[in-house]
Amino acid sequence: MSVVSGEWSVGSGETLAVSDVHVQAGTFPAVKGVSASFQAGRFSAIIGPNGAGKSTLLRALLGLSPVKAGRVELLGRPLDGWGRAERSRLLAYLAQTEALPPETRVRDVVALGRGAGGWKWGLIPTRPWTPADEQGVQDAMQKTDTLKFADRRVTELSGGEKQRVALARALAAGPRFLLLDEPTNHLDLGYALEVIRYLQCEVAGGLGVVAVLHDLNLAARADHVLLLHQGRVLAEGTPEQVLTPENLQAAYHVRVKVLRDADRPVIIPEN
Ligand SMILES: Nc1ncnc2c1ncn2[C@@H]1O[C@H](COP(=O)(O)OP(=O)(O)OP(=O)(O)O)[C@@H](O)[C@H]1O
Repeated sequence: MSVVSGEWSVGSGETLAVSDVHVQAGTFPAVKGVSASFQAGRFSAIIGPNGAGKSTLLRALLGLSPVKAGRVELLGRPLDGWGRAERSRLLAYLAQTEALPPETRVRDVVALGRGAGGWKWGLIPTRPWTPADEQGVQDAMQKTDTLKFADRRVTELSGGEKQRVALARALAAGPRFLLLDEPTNHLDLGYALEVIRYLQCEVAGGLGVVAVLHDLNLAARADHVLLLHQGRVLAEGTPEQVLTPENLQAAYHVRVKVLRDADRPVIIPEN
C-alpha cells in the first residue's frame, strides 16, 4: 500500500484540487480527508471498489456535494469563489446516467451544452445565441464523430451513439475540465475504447479529464490514477505505481497478476 504524492502536488499548471476534504453522502462520511490534484492536459482515473467514495468525490469537485471540511480549488481559487456561470463554463460533468431529451434532434441536444439561446427549446433564455455558440457545437460534434447523425432524434440512436452525444454536449462549452462518472458503463468493448480515445484526444488538446472507471484495464490507459478505499486514498500516481497486485488486493480483496503490454499494466484476476 502506498500513497505516491509529491509529483502530483497542488499548484503546478492549471489544477482542480482537493485538500484534506471530508464529504458526507447523506449522513454517511463517504470521503474522509482526501487530497489530490487533477491537472489540465492530463487524464486522471478515479478507481476503487463499490462504495469507496468515487462518485461523492467527483460531485465535491464539481461543487455538487457540500464539503464538510477541507478545500476544493479550481485554477488556484476556492471553488465557491467562482460564480455559477464561470464554474459551469470551466467544469463539465457527464453523470452515470445522462438524461437526453428523447424527441430532440442530436444537434439541438449538443447545443444545450452551450447554456445559451434556451428559448429555442422552450427553456428560459440565459443569453442570446451567437456565432461562437454555433462554432462550439460544430467543433464538439466533429470531435465526437456525431455530425453524421446531427438531424436524427435521440430515440433513434444506439447506447454508444447516445453516449457520444452526451459527450459532445459536455464538450460544447469548451470546458477546462471534464468530469465523468463511469462513462464506459453499458458500452461494449469497441465503444468503451472509442470513448477513451476521444478523451485522450481532448487531453492532448489541453483538457483535464477526471473519470471514475471500474474497468482497471481502461484505467491503465490514464496518465494518473487515484485509488480510493473506504473514503480514503489508498494509492495515487501513474498506472504502474498504483495498479500493483498489493494495492489491488488491499482495495478489492482479489489476487491479481499484473502483466505489461505496450508500456501499460494489464490486470488479470487470479481467483
Ligand atoms: N444519500 C446517501 N445516504 C447515505 N449513504 C450514502 C448516500 N449516498 C451514498 N452513500 C454511501 O456513501 C458511500 C460512498 O458512495 P459513492 O457513491 O461515492 O461510492 P462509489 O465509490 O461511487 O460507489 P460505486 O462504485 O458503487 O458507484 C457508499 O457506502 C454509499 O452507500
